[in-house]
Amino acid sequence: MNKAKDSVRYEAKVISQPMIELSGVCKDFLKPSGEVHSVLRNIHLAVAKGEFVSIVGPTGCGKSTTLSLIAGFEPPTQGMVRIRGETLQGINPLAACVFQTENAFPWKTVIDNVSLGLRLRGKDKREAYAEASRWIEIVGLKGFEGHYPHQLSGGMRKRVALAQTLIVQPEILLMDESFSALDVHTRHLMENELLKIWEETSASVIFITHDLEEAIALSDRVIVLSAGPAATVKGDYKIHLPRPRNVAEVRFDPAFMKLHEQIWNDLRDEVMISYADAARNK
Ligand SMILES: Nc1ncnc2c1ncn2[C@@H]1O[C@H](COP(=O)(O)OP(=O)(O)OP(=O)(O)O)[C@@H](O)[C@H]1O
Repeated sequence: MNKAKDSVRYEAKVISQPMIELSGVCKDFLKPSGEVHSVLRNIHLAVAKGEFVSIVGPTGCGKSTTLSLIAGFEPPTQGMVRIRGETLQGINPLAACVFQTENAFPWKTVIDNVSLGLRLRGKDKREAYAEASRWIEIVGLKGFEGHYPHQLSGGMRKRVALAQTLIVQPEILLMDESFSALDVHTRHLMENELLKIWEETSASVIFITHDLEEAIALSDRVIVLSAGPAATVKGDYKIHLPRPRNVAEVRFDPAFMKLHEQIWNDLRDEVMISYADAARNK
């Protein structure tokens, strides 16, 4: 383990103001009937610079809505989203998102897709291509620069999406079920790749997943949201597993299993509530 790096991260987390802060956040949507649908209630969450936080919770509880609020796609109905201490208004300029769906444009080659973010920021083609080549190599796609997305496997397209997002060096990385469509081996490869890249940056990551094991293996903290409507933070667990981690191997660590049992106890109750609600509303 790189002790020096870990202690720098730790200091940064303790001393600095939160990178992301949700205070008293509520989010309502209007149903087509005109009724108010309360999705999130009184969410308090602070994420430090460089921290990796996963959010788990029953289906439909408001995980993606939380991510949308941090991305600035939606304003909160009540409460405040602050980014580095500033109230967020409109799109969050420090954030980049990787969704479950494909990010790449099908008519563009890998290098054109990966360099696009820099081109849109005004970098000339030569410079953008040079930087894109570096990121393509980092995500293990050297040699595929001229391929189109349809010529790649699902895992390779995910790598393109990561390179596309990371090339703009976002300070906040928002990931919504980013690896859930991948087979388990490719998924572990991508998760390890993500951790390796993240450890080289100081990005704060919010990772949404249905998979508690994935959440524990990757994160510094796992947040459990309660069943909706009006979901709130039910649990906030620190994951003190050593880094660097191998996501496939860390699952056999007894500390991992203990954490899994503890968090699952919390999460299971919410999943049961959500099943019961779904059955009642059938
Ligand atoms: N733009 C919107 N307008 C109306 N209702 C919405 C909107 N976005 C989300 N919702 C509702 O908010 C609730 C929470 O949705 P959200 O997608 O945030 O949950 P989730 O926890 O990410 O779900 P899943 O685990 O199934 O991906 C759902 O009932 C959904 O229908």
